[in-house]
Amino acid sequence: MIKKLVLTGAAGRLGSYLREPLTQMAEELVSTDITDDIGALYEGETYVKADLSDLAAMTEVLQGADMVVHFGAIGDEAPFDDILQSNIIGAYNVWEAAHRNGVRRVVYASSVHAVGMHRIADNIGLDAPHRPDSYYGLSKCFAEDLGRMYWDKRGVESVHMRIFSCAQVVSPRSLSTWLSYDDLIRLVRAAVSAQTVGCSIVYGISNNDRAPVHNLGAGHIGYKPQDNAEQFAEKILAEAAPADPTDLAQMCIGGPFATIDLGESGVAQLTIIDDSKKT
Ligand SMILES: Cc1cn([C@H]2C[C@H](O)[C@@H](COP(=O)(O)OP(=O)(O)O[C@H]3O[C@H](CO)[C@@H](O)[C@H](O)[C@H]3O)O2)c(=O)[nH]c1=O
Repeated sequence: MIKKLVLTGAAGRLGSYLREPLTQMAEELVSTDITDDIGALYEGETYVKADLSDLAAMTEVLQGADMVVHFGAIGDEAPFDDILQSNIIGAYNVWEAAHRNGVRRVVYASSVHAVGMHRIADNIGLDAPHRPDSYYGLSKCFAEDLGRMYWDKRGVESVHMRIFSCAQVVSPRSLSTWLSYDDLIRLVRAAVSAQTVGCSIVYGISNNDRAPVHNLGAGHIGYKPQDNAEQFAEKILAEAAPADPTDLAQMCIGGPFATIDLGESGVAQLTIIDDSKKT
């Protein structure tokens, strides 16, 4: 059994589902988030409030840990400055803190939005290049590359779980992109317990008939999804508007993120400091 696991983003929508299963996998689970309190703790769990953008704080939280399951982040599109602090600098701090403490593996909540501009019809696998659909997706590309570099140069293992739609099935898109909560738990369990992972990518998606990607090449992770959104197809499709094959949001695996206007999401907020202009 693993001695100490750390879970970031433990108060979040997805992190909350993982707390109890992770206590079953380790002698000690340290849950962290930016919130003051996460309510009643499970047996074997402690809670530490810590800010991902604070490297010293993250280094302290990861002391003595075997692995970190990193779900703390802004989980949606946001202005670039916000994404930079939480998702980009935050990811750097987690990997750097892992390295400083000799942590063996980072299990990372990446996202479909790292490859969201790929077309559904291309049915991409794990070797497809990054093709982000938003600043949020771009931050996931950064963290995946960070993980690769820390594996190549520092021997920190990582599993990058590109999570699709981990929520109720409510639209034709989610018939293809659904990740059930139970399959999320199966995926994280597999990523933690796989023997040796190097730096691996795996799509976080249920066993959907209409899945737009495939996980060939991730067999070593041992993720075996059990749920299939097809059970909801009849009802969802009966109520759905006709498909529009010219709509990028329907053609791309990132769905509505494919049509996000970067200007609207805050590109102008990045301040570039030009040293040559300093007096
Ligand atoms: C910005 C920031 C956030 N957090 C915490 C606050 C939240 O409890 C938690 C994120 O949870 P939520 O906002 O509910 O997001 P959620 O839907 O669970 O998203 C998760 O799953 C997503 C994949 O679907 C991942 O892309 C996100 O990185 C991951 O956070 O992270 C921190 O601990 N530190 C931070 O700096």
